[in-house]
Amino acid sequence: MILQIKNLTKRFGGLTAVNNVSFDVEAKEIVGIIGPNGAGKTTLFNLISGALPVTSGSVLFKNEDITNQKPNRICQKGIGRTFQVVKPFGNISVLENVVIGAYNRLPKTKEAKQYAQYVLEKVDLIHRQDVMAKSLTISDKKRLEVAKALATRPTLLLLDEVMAGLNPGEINDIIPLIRNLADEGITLIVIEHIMQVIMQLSNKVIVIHHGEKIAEGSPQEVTSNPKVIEAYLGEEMALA
Ligand SMILES: Nc1ncnc2c1ncn2[C@@H]1O[C@H](COP(=O)(O)OP(=O)(O)OP(=O)(O)O)[C@@H](O)[C@H]1O
Repeated sequence: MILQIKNLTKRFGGLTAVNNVSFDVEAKEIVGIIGPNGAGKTTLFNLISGALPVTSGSVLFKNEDITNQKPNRICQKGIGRTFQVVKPFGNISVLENVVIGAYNRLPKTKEAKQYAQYVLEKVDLIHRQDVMAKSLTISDKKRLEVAKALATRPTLLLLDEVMAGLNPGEINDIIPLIRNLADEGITLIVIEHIMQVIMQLSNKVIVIHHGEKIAEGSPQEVTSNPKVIEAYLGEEMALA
């Protein structure tokens, strides 16, 4: 077990954004997290990565309690994350953006740069290494976001909607990239709205609704669960 989430709760004043959520993640699995807008998915990532303090409950990473540790400590222990709204440093190059992530473990510039280039090759962005990050397409900005997180050398990577805003062709290009990461031994937790992506990638899916976990199981199990259809899939279909 690489990650254990135990009775995690986060309140913002009167709003309970994450409500008593528990689940386990096995090493090397790809766990999908789905749920309607505002369900609490990103807040869950913020609690795991230390970006927000928890109200109650705990987060265990490799059997160590990391609840409420500082984000940089948690990152150094091996949890990387991307952000839903991509925020590269626009006025520096793609490579420099990734080097910043690599400094997390490699304080020497030469080594950090080498590692950043290795990561850029992996996400198929090496040919853009010298351009300003702000001039990348949306799709390449998403790849950069993944590269920045990968440069910190995570064993567990939290991906927050890396496919949002991409067209079907771009999505098909990025899916193998994510699968490769898993094949290399990185455990992944993926928040995604696009069901086709979740169905293709995940071993296990967790469904969050109003801050609570309402279902957990294989993609087939959750998509045929009446509670999930009512809370989420029905709504998605209604929107389609
Ligand atoms: N820092 C904050 N302060 C106050 N309320 C917050 C904060 N962050 C999130 N919330 C609220 O917590 C709830 C859960 O938000 P969260 O962003 O986790 O949902 P989500 O499932 O990631 O949604 P989406 O799919 O739209 O990204 C929402 O009602 C949101 O407004």
